[in-house]
This record gives sequence, C-alpha cells and structure tokens, in this order.
Amino acid sequence: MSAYNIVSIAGSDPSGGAGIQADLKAFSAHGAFGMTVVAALTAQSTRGVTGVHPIPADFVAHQMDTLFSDATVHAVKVGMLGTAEVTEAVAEAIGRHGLPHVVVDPVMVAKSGDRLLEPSAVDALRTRLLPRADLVTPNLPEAADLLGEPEAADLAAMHEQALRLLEFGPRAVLLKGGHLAGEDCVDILVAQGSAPVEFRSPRVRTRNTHGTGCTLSSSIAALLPQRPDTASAVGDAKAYLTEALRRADEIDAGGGQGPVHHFHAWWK
Ligand SMILES: Nc1ncnc2c1ncn2[C@@H]1O[C@H](COP(=O)(O)OP(=O)(O)O)[C@@H](O)[C@H]1O
Ligand SMILES: Cc1ncc(COP(=O)(O)O)c(N)n1
Repeated sequence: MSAYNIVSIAGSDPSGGAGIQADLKAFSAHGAFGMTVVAALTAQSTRGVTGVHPIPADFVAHQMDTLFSDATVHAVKVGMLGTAEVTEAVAEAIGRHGLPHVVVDPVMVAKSGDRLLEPSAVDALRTRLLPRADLVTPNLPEAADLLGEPEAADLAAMHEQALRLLEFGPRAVLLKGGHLAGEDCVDILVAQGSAPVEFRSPRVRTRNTHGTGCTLSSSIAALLPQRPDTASAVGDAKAYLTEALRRADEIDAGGGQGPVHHFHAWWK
C-alpha cells in the first residue's frame, strides 16, 4: 500500500500558516501525501487579510472532477470556500464522487477578524455541506453563526451546541473551545450513537496561533484513514497541534500573529 492521499479543498494563504499551505504541511507531518483543490485566493500576511479573490465555482468543480477521475483519495479536508456558489459546487462534487472521511472546517472569519465567507453562504454551508460531512470542526463563533445563537460561554453550553449542530446532519461534531478563557483548551467531540468525549490540552502562551484550526482539521483528515476511530484521530491531532504551538515562536514569518511549527518533530 502506498501513502494515503489526502486532499485539501480550501483557500490559499500566501503567508503559509493557514489554508492549503498549512494543510499540506500537516498532511506531510502525518505521513500522508497531500493534494489540493484551490477554492479561493487571499492576499494575507501574519498581520491580516487584505483581499479575497474568489475562484469561479465551475472551475473549483473542474479541479475536483479532473483530480478524482485519476487519483484515489483516502480523506478530504474542506476549509475556506468564500462564496455560496463554491460551497454548493464542493458539496455536490463530494457527493457525486462519493469521497470518504470528509472533514469540514467551516471557516468564516480569520483570527485577524477579516471575513472569509460571504454571510449569504452560511445557509449553503449548513444545508448543503454539513449533511455530507463525516466530521465538522467549528470554533465557538462559527458554531454560534451556524446555529443562530449566542456564543457558548462554558463547557455545558458547548456540549448543548455540539449536540444541536449534529442535527444539521454531519456524522460527528468537534466543537473547539480555544476561544474560551482558561488554563486548558477543551474541545468536545459528539457523534451519532456514542457518548461525548472531551479533549483537554494546556493552553500555550503564544500569540502565534495563526492557522490552528486549519492545522487541527487537516491533521485529523490525515489520521482518519490511519486510526481505528474518530476519537483516536482527534486525540493524536490535538497532541500534535499542542506541540506545534509550543514550538511556534521558533518560526519568524512576519510581525503579526505567526504560524504554528508544523515540523516540530523533524527540525531540532
Ligand atoms: N493557545 C492555545 N494553546 C493550546 N491549544 C490551543 C490554543 N489556542 C487554540 N488551541 C486549540 O487549537 C485548536 C483550534 O482552536 P480554536 O481557536 O478553538 O479554533 P480556530 O483556530 O478555528 O479559531 C483547538 O484544538 C483548540 O483547543
Ligand atoms: C486561506 C485561509 N483559510 C483559513 C484561515 C483561518 O485561519 P485563522 O483562523 O487561524 O486565521 C485563513 N486565515 N486563511
């Protein structure tokens, strides 16, 4: 058996910390072969996003059709899609190609506060893409936006919102708690027919958290074909991300909020 092929369908971040660039690094760090379908372009640095250039939806579908008519893909990570049309095209092509292990990171707003998804696309995300997801990985603001509710302010509210997100049809939800205050960062996994699982890691004191969500979801996608179940893939991905955060200050990619260290296990 050759390496697993994992595809990222996401936006480009020229600064290399988030988007398809982060996804390729995370896939590689987990011993998987990375492929990409570019769904949006951004002009971006560690200081923020200065522009978004959408890709026509039919060309995103064209990239997917060309790639999947040739390569066997073992898992998929979906990130920034930008528009409702691209969201619909990606959802349709995922269904048509019957892609396995679909992890959807519902990217809406960058850490810098810049919007990465048109407000009018949230409905397409909720109704078209989430029912096709094996796992969806919202942060707290994204969960609130998808549910049309205020952001969860504690773990009990996170549990309730995770369960309500399951009603949109994904097979599992990982609600990420990085935006809550506290010594630990706690994420909650809920899946149809199994008990909730909490993943807890010590909060790393660094401002270099650009791309944490991208790195976590792409690590999970890379690990799903290699692990017995979703919980074990999530646990290993979170341990990898925590170490990448601990070593983040070794990378100097600009003067703003920098990336995590994807290759901490190799660069001594
Ligand atoms: N400072 C930190 N130290 C350790 N883990 C963190 C830190 N910030 C975020 N995380 C973890 O990184 C992942 C993504 O974080 P989160 O901030 O919730 O989402 P997003 O990056 O999508 O905004 C989660 O597993 C979260 O618990
Ligand atoms: C292309 C792209 N995709 C995703 C993110 C989100 O990452 P973050 O929330 O860390 O800014 C981003 N900034 N850019």
